[in-house]
Amino acid sequence: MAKEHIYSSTDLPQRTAQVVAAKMIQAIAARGRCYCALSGGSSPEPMLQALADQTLPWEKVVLLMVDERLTDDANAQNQTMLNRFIERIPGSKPQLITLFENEPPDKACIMANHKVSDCPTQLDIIVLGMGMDGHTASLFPDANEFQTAMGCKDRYVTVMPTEAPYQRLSMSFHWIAQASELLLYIPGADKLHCFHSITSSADSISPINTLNAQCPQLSVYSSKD
Ligand SMILES: O=C1O[C@H](COP(=O)(O)O)[C@@H](O)[C@H](O)[C@H]1O
Repeated sequence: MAKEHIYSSTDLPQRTAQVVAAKMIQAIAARGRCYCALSGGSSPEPMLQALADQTLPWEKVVLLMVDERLTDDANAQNQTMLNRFIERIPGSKPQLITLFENEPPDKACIMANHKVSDCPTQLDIIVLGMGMDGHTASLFPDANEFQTAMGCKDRYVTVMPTEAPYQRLSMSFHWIAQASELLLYIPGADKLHCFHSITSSADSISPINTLNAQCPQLSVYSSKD
């Protein structure tokens, strides 16, 4: 069962950024490098602004993407927000392994798996988000590829949600579940309530329930206001 860290909405981004930075410093001290995967969507932006202000040897950080939307619309791509975050970091920059390619999804997925083939199986930190439909990463229970995405050993998989827009590339559940630290960053009472209602319904196929049940390293960062 995930440990919950609940702050005021004003404090949450800064508190979470401090935790992520501390874990990055720990990983760099232990292995000389930190591999951290970040989610997209709109929720992480304030936390990433606070993270950009943290003093650390950013050149030793490799950033991966939890997922990407395969669309030409740069405003909808998750890499746009992550590039904005990197631009805000003063001085040396982390490396970002992007996923978007102007290629059909299957080919983009092969390329994505190739790009991360040198990354460790156990990433140091993954910051996950959650949609109000209960998806995390781009693991959408309504997608045809859902069972494959939850069960296969590939690092990235293709997913086409039926309700949400855009063809996606997503980290597979298998790769996510092996990370040393998993932070579920879900600001606001609505998302916290959604998390609680999913995790209290034992028969839900939501990936949030699978994470909560199978990943003792999962912690939730949220706010009630
Ligand atoms: O589509 C996505 O949704 C989730 C949640 O996004 P948010 O806008 O509600 O924060 C996100 O975690 C995921 O990376 C993204 O592709």
